[in-house]
Amino acid sequence: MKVVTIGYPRIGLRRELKKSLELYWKGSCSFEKLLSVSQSVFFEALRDQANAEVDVVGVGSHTLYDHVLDWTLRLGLIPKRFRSEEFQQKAAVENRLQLYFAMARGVPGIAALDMTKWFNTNYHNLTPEIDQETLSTAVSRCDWSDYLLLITDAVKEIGANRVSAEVLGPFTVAQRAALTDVSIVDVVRELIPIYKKLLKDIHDLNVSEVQLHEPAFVLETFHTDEFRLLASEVFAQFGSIGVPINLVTYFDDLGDSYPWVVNLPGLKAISLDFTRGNNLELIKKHGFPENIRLGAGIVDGRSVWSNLRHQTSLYRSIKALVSPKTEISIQPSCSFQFIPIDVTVEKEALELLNSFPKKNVSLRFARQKLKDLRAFATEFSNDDVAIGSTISETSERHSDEPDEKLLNRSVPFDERRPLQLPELRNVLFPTSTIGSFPQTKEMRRIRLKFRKKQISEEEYYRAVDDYITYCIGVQEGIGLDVLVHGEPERSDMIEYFAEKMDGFLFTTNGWVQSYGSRYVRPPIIRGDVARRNNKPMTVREFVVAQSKTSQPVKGMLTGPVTILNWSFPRKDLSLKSQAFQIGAALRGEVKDLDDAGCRVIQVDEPALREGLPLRISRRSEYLSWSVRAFRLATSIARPETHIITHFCYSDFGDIIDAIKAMDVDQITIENSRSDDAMLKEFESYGLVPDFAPGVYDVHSTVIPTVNDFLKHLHSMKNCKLRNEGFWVVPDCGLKTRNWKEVIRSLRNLVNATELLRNSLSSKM
Ligand code: MET
Ligand SMILES: [Zn+2]
Repeated sequence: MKVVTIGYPRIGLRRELKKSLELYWKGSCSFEKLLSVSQSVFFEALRDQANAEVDVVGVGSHTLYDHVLDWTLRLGLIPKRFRSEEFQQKAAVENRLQLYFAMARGVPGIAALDMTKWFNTNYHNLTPEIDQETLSTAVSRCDWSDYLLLITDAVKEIGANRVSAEVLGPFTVAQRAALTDVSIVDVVRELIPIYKKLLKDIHDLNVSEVQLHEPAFVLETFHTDEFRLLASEVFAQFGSIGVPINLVTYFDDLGDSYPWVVNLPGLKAISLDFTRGNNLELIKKHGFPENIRLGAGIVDGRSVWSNLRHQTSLYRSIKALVSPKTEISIQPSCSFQFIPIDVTVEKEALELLNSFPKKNVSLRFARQKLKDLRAFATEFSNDDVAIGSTISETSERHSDEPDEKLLNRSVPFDERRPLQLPELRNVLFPTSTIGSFPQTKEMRRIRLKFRKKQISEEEYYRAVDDYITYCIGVQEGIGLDVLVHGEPERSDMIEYFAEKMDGFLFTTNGWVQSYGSRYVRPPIIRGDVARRNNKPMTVREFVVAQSKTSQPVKGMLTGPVTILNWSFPRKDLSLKSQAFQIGAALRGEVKDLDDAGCRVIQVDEPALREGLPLRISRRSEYLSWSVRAFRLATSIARPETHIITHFCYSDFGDIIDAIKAMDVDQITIENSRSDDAMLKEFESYGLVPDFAPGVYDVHSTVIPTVNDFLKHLHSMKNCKLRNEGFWVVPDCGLKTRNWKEVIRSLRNLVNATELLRNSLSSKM
């Protein structure tokens, strides 16, 4: 049986690409050097797969920044501002790579393309921008010579019959794009001739097949008759070119469109994800065509865990459902770009893992998963039953649904709000910040030294406490109302908590690409989560901060859903149960903070929205347990304690009911970039709790003036929501800014607020 891959990490085992990219942008690495590093990363990935005896290797998603941007440029979809005179002058673009990086990162005065999350993963792609003019002239600008070179290199290295050319399909390009004056259908139609030329060029290279990646096909938007007709037309035309086409879908099942997608004309294979959604059920219900290959995505490309028994039984079920004549290939569920490359370098994690009772699951990164694929294919070819038959059942421990009683504050909002923060009762538009203050080099150095045991605990705490004291002093000096301790002890809002809880593993080199040259190293949940020895995680720092001031200081926690979504979850326990376990751990922390006299506790949930299932029909379940996990964490607070949640985005349309159901006392959101449109929106939602729409874009180096702030403040004043419920805060934490920027901006923020307060009181 054949093993086929559909994408591999493209950052290099030692983060080579990040390092050279950043040097190149700084001007300290030549164009040639960058390309040579990129080449070696490409070949390393290719060899990893070839050496693991992958029969047909997916080639083509290797990228210098983002594969969606690669295709945007190759298809000639260059937005007007990157073709303007002004751009030419400013950027002095001499080659395509410069244009490419300009689209990715912008140049002074010309904004980069927007970034969006790649479906429901933690990877971010650049958003193509398509309008009529860009679309109709794309054909004159398309150029995929770089791509053909990649494929040619791969052909030389492993032979044409082992190369499957990965191409991002037109439906997904259109779905990812920001469209003006054109529809998805217009875009696909206009791109047909361009894709046909591309397929023809690939055909000339004699590769084994083309993988048309169309993850968009799992979205409900495409499950319509209109798209059925369009797709039939498109694939009939593509099929006629002659290169075998493998239609690759992932991240969910095909839903209502399954019966027509698997019967599209012109296909040689269809790849389905069997680790998310329920394609198995769809095969059971509708069958699978005999004459095309089924690419069975049974090895989860987004998980660092492998469960042999589960994968085996999955394969057996598939095999039992399709005709004996149907060819099956063993595949990952999606690209391996979402997992790190090699677990064998993670000595510490593996040691820790081995010290726990063995389960049926093991830690596997991309290289290990390649081996799994091969092992499966070999075993399954010989005999359908061998693998897994000796492996025992997993001992799943399901965390119980929390008792409903644990999910409710003791007193409803209307009754508890008047009990909170009595010192601010007469303060209109109180001011505060979101948590972190500048992460100085010095503080980073101290954390690192402490980690390496080069300084004592006392020395470390002294440095942290000095920093906290400084932060409090600055905030008092500026005149903010509710203060924060500044988070100097945290290098990362997830890792900090994960390290203080049982149940997590950490890697030293487990990087995955978040976007461009930004990589993250998510913790791995390996067992039941609880606070280690039930010890407080944040109380010490709160107490220090509160001891320096008579003003209220916020307790600062990362929420359960965010900790879960920014980690690699377990596979042997539902996400819901893992969220409840983390929620229960945080509940202990909220209680301890509350007992330590903390009157304002902020529980950040910036990742709540991104965990939203792709399919609308699955969202309410996710939101329901997310809200319950959050309430489990927070509802233990006394009525006098002001509970805040923070989201650094401003897109609440489809989750507003869940947000309301979190039953918090205050919501802080990102707003400064959205022209106060949010206020209107929240007005229409009839928001009940206090509301803090961020007025300072913390990602910008621009220091807003008093007048800039006043504009936001006036919109708030004129908003129909309770005026006494408004707070004035930045969009997010200030850790990426420097002290000079922070002090100036916050001073202007406070001065503007005071001007508004004065104008209000003089009218009274
Ligand atoms: C991405 S949300 C970050 C919130 C956190 N409290 C901070 O201020 O950095
Ligand atoms: Zn934030």
